[in-house]
Amino acid sequence: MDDRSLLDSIRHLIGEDETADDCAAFDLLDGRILVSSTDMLHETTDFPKGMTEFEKGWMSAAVTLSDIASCGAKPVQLLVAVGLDDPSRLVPFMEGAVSCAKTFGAKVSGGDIDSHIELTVVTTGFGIVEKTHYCRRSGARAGDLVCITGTPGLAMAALEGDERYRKNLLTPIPQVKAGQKIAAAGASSMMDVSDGLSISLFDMSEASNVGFALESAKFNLPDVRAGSAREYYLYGGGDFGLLFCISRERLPALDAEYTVIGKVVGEKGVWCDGEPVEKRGYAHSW
Ligand SMILES: Nc1ncnc2c1ncn2[C@@H]1O[C@H](COP(=O)(O)OP(=O)(O)OP(=O)(O)O)[C@@H](O)[C@H]1O
Ligand SMILES: Cc1ncc(C[n+]2csc(CCOP(=O)(O)O)c2C)c(N)n1
Ligand SMILES: [Mg+2]
Ligand SMILES: [Mg+2]
Ligand SMILES: [Mg+2]
Repeated sequence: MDDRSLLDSIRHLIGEDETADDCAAFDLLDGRILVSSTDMLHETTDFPKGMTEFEKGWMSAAVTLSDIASCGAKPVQLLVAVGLDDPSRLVPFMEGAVSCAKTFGAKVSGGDIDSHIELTVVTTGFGIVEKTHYCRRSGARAGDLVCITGTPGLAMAALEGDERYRKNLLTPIPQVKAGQKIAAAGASSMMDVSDGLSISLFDMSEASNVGFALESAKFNLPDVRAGSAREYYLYGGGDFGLLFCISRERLPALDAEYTVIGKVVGEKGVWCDGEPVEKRGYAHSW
């Protein structure tokens, strides 16, 4: 059992629509949408060994800012709740969280403190987006191009010991500016690839009721250990790039760095060079 199948057991309580996106949405009825997202990270499952407290704080803010960015929204506010095994960890941890929030235009405005057996963090964030620019995982249409920002797989390479990409793993950069530009250019759908490219494509396929035909010749494969590039690219998590679909006509208006990796097709599923892609990625399991 993993977190995705467990989520399936509560979708009827929360709503199919609500649980099919990176953020929840609240219509402010003035032409804007308030988006919100929350993420929980734990010492043992989410923070690789050797991270500084500052890096843990940065990562905790970054994962939530990334979900806000994936809706095309401007992040405004973060709340950071911290369960601590050792109270002396709080100041450097919060310095990292505040630094990340500030870098991307948000303010840490509250949180909570508790004692706990392992460092446990819940970061909740809010962002604002014009209704006309608001992007969701649904909305991709057959014929659209499939694109990504950044180079998927670098965080996983670092997790496997490649020191060159340590920063990609430990201090991820949420694609806040790119998200707003992609949304303003009229992308049909968008999400972040926190859990890996393949599993994110499957999530988007479900939400949009379409499929994806990728072309490996178009992949901007990472420079990693021989034989691992494709594995990391498709299945590695923790990169926080944006996956988006956009019509061919709208793409020239997009002033951002991206790679076109394939196109949207009518049948649900994910294929690469005509072969089915495995549905797997970073997951929590029991
Ligand atoms: N316990 C829960 N109760 C209600 N909704 C939930 C719960 N867990 C997840 N969801 C919702 O399900 C959707 C998918 O969650 P998921 O955590 O996979 O997305 P994410 O935050 O984009 O990914 P990541 O955890 O990698 O940051 C989101 O809309 C989320 O709010
Ligand atoms: C052991 C380990 N493996 C991978 C990563 C990279 N990483 C950081 S957050 C995240 C996904 C979102 O988390 P969640 O799905 O729990 O919200 C991933 C894949 C890491 N930091 N540590
Ligand atoms: Mg997400
Ligand atoms: Mg999240
Ligand atoms: Mg999750």
